[in-house]
Parts: sequence; structure tokens; C-alpha cells
Amino acid sequence: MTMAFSRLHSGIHHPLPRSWQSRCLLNKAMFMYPIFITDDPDACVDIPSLPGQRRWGINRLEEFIGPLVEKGLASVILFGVPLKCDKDGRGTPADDPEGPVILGVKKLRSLFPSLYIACDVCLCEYTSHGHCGLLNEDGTINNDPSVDRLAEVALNYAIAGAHCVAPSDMMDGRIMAIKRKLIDAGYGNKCTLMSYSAKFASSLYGPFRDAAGSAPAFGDRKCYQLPPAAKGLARRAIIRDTAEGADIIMVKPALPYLDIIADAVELAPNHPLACYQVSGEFAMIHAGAKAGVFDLRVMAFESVESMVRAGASIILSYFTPDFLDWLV
Ligand SMILES: NCc1[nH]cc(CCC(=O)O)c1CC(=O)O
Ligand SMILES: [Zn+2]
Ligand SMILES: [Zn+2]
Repeated sequence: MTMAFSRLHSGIHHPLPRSWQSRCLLNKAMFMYPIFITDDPDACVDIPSLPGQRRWGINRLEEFIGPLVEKGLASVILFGVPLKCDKDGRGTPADDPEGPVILGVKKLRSLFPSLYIACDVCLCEYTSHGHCGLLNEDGTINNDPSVDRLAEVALNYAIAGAHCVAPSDMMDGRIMAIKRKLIDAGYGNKCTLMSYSAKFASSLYGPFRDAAGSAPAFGDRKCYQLPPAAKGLARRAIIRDTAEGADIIMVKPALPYLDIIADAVELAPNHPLACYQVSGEFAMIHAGAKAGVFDLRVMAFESVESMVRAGASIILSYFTPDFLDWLV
């Protein structure tokens, strides 16, 4: 059937009807800001591969986060960057009571009562080998002890006051184990579990590994993160994590994986859906703008609007401070 009289331009010739065409409008509360907290309490150090982002010490969090909260920052996700401590095989510094994450959660809770605070849960920043779990003698992942250790770390973040724990390690069975542990310790109704469910072994994590000092000392993460073309595994991971008790499902990276975001909407229609615009996506947009390929702001909007169109309701992004300025 032809629609000879159907015209598209007539719906977009003016800014107001143009805005009505967007199914999902962006708002500030969608954005969760990833922040790097280090163990030098007075640090404020530029991260060269992540334009405008820094590693912050605990004593500098007020000056860093205060102005953003004033502008409407709703949530942050914390990454610990231990530079001075001794890393070991089981990632002991991850939940050191004097470590950057535990101290950071407590500090942010007391400074900003309205701010929602998530903690990334992983061991790679804290293990001597830089892998996300514990290893066997032969260098392969030892899954079940890894899951126990991750659940212990997650619970300690919840006890410190995290509103949300977000395991990014990709061990098998960690969602069920963390949920069980939170419930048994009385945090079943106090802490959200956001699963990095469909997390791919991507080339786009490079700047983050610089920032967090979490590159693996040998090998890669291909035995636990998903192969980029593996749609089936991503779908199974989403179904599994939903069944294991995740409260929020995440897809990561975001822009090259919009089909997976759309799949997650279909497979987990009753869950909020997050996506992570990762460090390499952010760095690429900056590099492209610098090279004159596009305007930074226009491209930043296009990228996150694509994610929302695909079905994401939460976006983890290093552009969060910019969007707080750009959105009304
Ligand atoms: N578990 C580690 C972790 N947690 C978040 C990111 C990436 C975030 C980013 O690139 O912005 C990574 C990188 C990795 O898996 O090596
Ligand atoms: Zn990791
Ligand atoms: Zn992580």
C-alpha cells in the first residue's frame, strides 16, 4: 500500500513538533556519573586519556561533587584506584575499611544526603594480576571462590552505605550469590543490585584501564567477558541475571551494542535498563570533535539519544557533568 499523502517533513519543520517526535526525552536523572577515587586523600590528578576527568582524593570530593549536585546530579558510581596499597591474589584492598571506595561512600553519604551512590564491584583494580576474579595456579579463573569474594566485597560496600552495588567482573553465578548475601545480612531492602549483564570484551576500555590501573598483567579478559559478536551469550546473560535477582540490567559498551540494548528491553521488560557509555566511547567522541569530524555537544546528544531510543533508561557516562549543563 502506498501512502502518497504521507509527509514526514510536516512533522519536523518547527522545533516544537520536532521535539514531539522523540519517544524518549533525556533528563538529568538518567545520568550516572562514573568517578575515580584514589588513596591519596588530597589527589586531584588529570587522566590524560579521559579529557576533563580526574582521580580524586577523599578530601577533594566536596569541591568536586558539590557543584554537580547543585546542578542536579542524581547518582554516581565509584571506582577505587589504589595506588599506594599492596595488591594481592584475592584483591584484599577492594574492601579495605580505610580504602578509597569504603571511605568514599561514607564521605559522599554524609556530604550529599540526596545523592544516590553506586559502587562498581570488581577485583581487577585490586589484584596483583589485574584479573577480575581469583586465579588457579595455571592462570585460569577460579570461578566459585571469585564469586564468594565478590559477594563479600559487595556486602561490605552495602554496609558502608552504598545504595547500589554493580558487579562488573563477569564471573558465573555472582548475581545470585550477591543477592543472597545482601538479603541474609539484612540489606535485601536497602541496596540495589545492578548487574553488568551483557559486558563485552571490548577495545573501548583502554582509557579506563589507564585511569584505574586495572589492565591485566598477562593475557586478556576474553575467557569471562563476552565476544563482541556473541548475541546469543548476551541474551543468555540477560535472562540469567534477571532470574538470579538483578534489580537493574546493564549493557556495556553502549553505542556499538544498541541491538543488545533493544534485546534487553525484550528479554527483561520489567527491569530498568542501564547502558555504559564507556571510556573509549567518550574518548572517541572527544577525538572526533577535536579532529573536526563533528561538534562535541551535538555528537554527545546523538550518542545518548540513540541509547535511550534503543531502550536504555539509565546511562553511565563521563559526559554527565556536561549534560547537567546542557539539559534544563
Ligand atoms: N571490571 C573492570 C571494569 N569496570 C568498568 C570498566 C570499563 C569502564 C570504561 O571503560 O569506562 C572495566 C574495564 C574492564 O573490564 O577492563
Ligand atoms: Zn574487573
Ligand atoms: Zn569494574
